[in-house]
Amino acid sequence: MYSLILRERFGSITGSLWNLIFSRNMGGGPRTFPGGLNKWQWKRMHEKKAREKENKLLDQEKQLYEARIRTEIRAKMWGNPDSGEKTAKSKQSHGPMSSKEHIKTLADRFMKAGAEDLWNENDGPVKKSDQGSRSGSDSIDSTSSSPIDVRRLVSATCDSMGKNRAFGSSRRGFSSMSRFKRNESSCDEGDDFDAKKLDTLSPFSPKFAGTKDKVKSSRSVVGVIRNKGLFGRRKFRKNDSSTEEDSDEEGDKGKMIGWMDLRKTGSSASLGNHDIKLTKRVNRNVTDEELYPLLDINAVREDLSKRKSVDNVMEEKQEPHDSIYSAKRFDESCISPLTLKTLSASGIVKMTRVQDATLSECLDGKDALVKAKTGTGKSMAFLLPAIETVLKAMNSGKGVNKVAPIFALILCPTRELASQIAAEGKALLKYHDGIGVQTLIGGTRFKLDQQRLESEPCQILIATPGRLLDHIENKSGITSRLMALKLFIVDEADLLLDLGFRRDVEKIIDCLPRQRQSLLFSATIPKEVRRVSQLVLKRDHSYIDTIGLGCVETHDKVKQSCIVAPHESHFHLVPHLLKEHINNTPDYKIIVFCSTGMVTSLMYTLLREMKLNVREIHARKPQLHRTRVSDEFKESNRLILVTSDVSARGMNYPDVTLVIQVGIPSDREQYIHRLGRTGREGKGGEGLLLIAPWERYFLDELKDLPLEPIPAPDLDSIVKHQVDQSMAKIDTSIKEAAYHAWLGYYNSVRETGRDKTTLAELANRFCHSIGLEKPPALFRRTAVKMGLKGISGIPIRK
Ligand SMILES: Nc1ncnc2c1ncn2[C@@H]1O[C@H](COP(=O)(O)OP(=O)(O)OP(=O)(O)O)[C@@H](O)[C@H]1O
Repeated sequence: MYSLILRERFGSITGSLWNLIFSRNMGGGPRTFPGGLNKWQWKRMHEKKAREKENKLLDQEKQLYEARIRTEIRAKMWGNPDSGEKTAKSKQSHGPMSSKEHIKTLADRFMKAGAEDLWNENDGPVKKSDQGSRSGSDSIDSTSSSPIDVRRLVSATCDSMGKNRAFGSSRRGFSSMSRFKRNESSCDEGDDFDAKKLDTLSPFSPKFAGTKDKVKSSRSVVGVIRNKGLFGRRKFRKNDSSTEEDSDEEGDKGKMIGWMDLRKTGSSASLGNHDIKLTKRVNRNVTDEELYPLLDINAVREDLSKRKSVDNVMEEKQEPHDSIYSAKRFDESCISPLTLKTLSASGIVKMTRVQDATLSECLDGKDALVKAKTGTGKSMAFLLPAIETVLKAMNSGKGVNKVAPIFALILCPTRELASQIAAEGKALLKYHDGIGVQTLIGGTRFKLDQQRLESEPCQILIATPGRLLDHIENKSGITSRLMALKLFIVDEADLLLDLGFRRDVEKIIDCLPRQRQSLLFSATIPKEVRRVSQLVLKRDHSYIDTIGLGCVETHDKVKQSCIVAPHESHFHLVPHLLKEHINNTPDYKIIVFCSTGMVTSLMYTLLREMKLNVREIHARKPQLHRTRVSDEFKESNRLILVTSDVSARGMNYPDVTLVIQVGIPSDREQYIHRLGRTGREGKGGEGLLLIAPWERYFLDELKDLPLEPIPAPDLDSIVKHQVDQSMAKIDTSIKEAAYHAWLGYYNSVRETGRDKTTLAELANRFCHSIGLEKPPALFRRTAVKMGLKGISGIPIRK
């Protein structure tokens, strides 16, 4: 009661503070703890911390124990190092070593292929700034002709290790100064370079500066060897004959006996600020001879460059020039481990060329216009940066106060493509909890869209322009969610920036924040689109063309042919060509593109009447049907899909064996995209363009493509008869609709539309070819709009 009254009076006291004060007074202990944690979360947090501390202590204990064991082993091998005693054997075989020898050994070791893993960040052949210091060792090498007795080196080092074994247990606590001193002393037994002299040098004295490189080198030698000693498992023994051969050639090299065994222990060392890499040890599976032949540095370098060129050749062998894949793997990029997990679980390891070319640029937040061939993985190339953008935005915590922000927006031209990209996005997000992808596409109920957007997570939105604009204009709340947008992607950019879509896209852009990254992707980017791309992209955007200037935009593995045949024969030729392909390809999967939806419908009905296994997709079909057929066609083969241009772009139907285009496409770009439904992911395929003689002019637009003209096949009389019979069965209304659509399409094509009389003639021939006795009449308004009023052969409805 008391607490209730006070609560009313001091409403400004925050809930957690209130609970803290009053629950304590009431004897239950605080209900909330710093950070808004409850009692159990607080307890679990402390338990976790305690466990971590315990593990850390155990780790330290383990390291101490290992160090002790190693010291004991060394003591057994080399006598009592503390007293400076060595076994008689070691004294015989391991004499002192000169500084030059030290450096040569070191240089030899470090110049070997694969030795990069031994270099510290501050040294190694990769960094230009360090060239100087290494050239120092080179010059020493060139003057030094005396062979190196590595056993002596080992002996000296192991001896000094013994002296310094006390350091083993407390290495981590040492400053660089103490490390320096430790290494000096580790060199002090029988070394010409005379580490004793170094004892008197301070790293800050002028004398030291001159000897710094040598000291570094000396230190590194010590580091390598000591680690070998420390982590060694086998005792020294006589080496194999191949090493002895080396020793014949180089005199003292024969004394390397025993050294080879050390390699197994996996050491690490550096020429940099640290004498020993304490954290990283590398076990490499190479042979003894390969590892320590003590060649001179130039020889080693030559060998290295030879190996590199061999590697390159191998790589090129793996990825031929026409391969869509690059040699780069996803785990070499900085995409999130959870995404990597999904990719590797799906067997996706290597990037495609477009992914390799764009990923780092896109992840850097730069705007880009990207052109890459069809079926080469552009969707993944933009989905991966979209996911990274979302992760970054969510981690930065920006926009958390806003209403469920949308961080990435992807625009694409068709509903099927939007659904396909969403499915791929969802698959990539399999292990990312709390990140959602949603679509806004036509053909679904507006209210349902709205409910879904509000109830389910949606950081990545994939939309077709029309439906997104509906939501923006009807104030469904999407505009405020888009204010947090970080990344805007336009797939099939050339189509969306073309006149048909551009106004919608412009309106959408007006609702997006200016501070954003934008990416445009397509397989075709004509010059005009490059110009208008400024509508979306920043001035300093990159243009990434993975096809290359003057290179063919279609795939070499896709055979392209063209048949020019009288227009009236097309409905006979298509079934004939299909049957021919089906006979030759048992696992066929064919797409037939027609110029309009209603012509598509007529072609589908005809093929169905002929008992072919066929489906249809076009804009006049309900969305549910479109989705179902699209999914079915994705998953099956031995199926024919008759479709309009709704399937021309982006649709990824795997293993399509043949694409037939009946009549000219709207432009060259559309021809490439339609053809691109086959030969995906670097596979083979076939494309056939079937045109009428008066459509030949279009071939000029394709003259740079490997399109082979082939003669029209002789029509099979049985097929001809079947077609005639089937056509006769088709409802007149379907044929009339096809005629009107055909007329509308060719009227809109500049080349055929400007001569209306010829167009009317051609339309009449088409009309007869589909079994209509006379052309159906047009509405007056339609005829006026199309400029066909008063043209002979175009009947108008009274
Ligand atoms: N790195 C990869 N390794 C293996 N397969 C990949 C890789 N990247 C993408 N794919 C697969 O390649 C296929 C084609 O990809 P996608 O549909 O993105 O091509 P696209 O370039 O967008 O084609 P279009 O130009 O027709 O839109 C998909 O099945 C996709 O899963």
